[in-house]
Amino acid sequence: MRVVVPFAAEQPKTRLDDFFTPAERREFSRAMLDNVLAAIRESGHEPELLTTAPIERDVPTIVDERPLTTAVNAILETDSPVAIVMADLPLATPAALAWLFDAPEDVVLAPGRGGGTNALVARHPDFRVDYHGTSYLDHREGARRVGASVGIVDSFRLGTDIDERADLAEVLVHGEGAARAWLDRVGVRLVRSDGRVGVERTGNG
Ligand SMILES: Nc1nc2c(ncn2[C@@H]2O[C@H](COP(=O)(O)OP(=O)(O)OP(=O)(O)O)[C@@H](O)[C@H]2O)c(=O)[nH]1
Ligand SMILES: C[C@H](OP(=O)(O)O)C(=O)O
Repeated sequence: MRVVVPFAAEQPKTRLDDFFTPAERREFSRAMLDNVLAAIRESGHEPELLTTAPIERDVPTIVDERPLTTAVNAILETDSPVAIVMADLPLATPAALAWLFDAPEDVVLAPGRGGGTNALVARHPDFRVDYHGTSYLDHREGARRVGASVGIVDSFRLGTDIDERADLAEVLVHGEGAARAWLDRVGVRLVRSDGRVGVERTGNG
């Protein structure tokens, strides 16, 4: 099965712009991408990159400047099964991905917090994506509309996409590998308070 990883190469992670500089956002998004590529490889699949601009990674790469939905739908124009796994899932493990890849339904969705779709498998030739907003609900409905059976992968590790400052705490609590190491290197630390754990930057970053 093809496993395709969409990647915004140039202006990634704009919702983290109050915490990281543009150069840092590029570095951090690449570190998360490296976590995801490693987890896919360890799950026994060879990832492919679907990127808005060329980047130096040792994987088969498609460069497509079109918006996310258009670029992914071009990939889905096939009778063969395709998985789409987002690049901002640094907690993804081979086991969580195997759960997604091995589910038997025509369309398998791994929802993200906030209504998004963090990963999916499409085995039905007519299924198409429509990202942003509550794409999880839209994809569930879209799958049913084309007569596809739908499976849901209810996974904390695949459900945790890193979009906002508060999400960084999840990487520090649960993460290993490139993204965790990058946060440590720039001095991002957990702050414990009476409420939810948060993050702050120390001076050594
Ligand atoms: N190929 C491609 N990938 C994209 C595009 N936009 C986002 N992505 C990727 O899709 C996944 C989900 O991205 P989002 O969280 O919606 O967007 P983001 O650019 O990472 O972050 P924000 O700027 O904060 O929205 C990540 O893997 C992104 O790298 C795009 O236009 N083309
Ligand atoms: C791509 C988009 O990501 P989000 O904006 O939810 O992070 C979605 O999952 O529809």
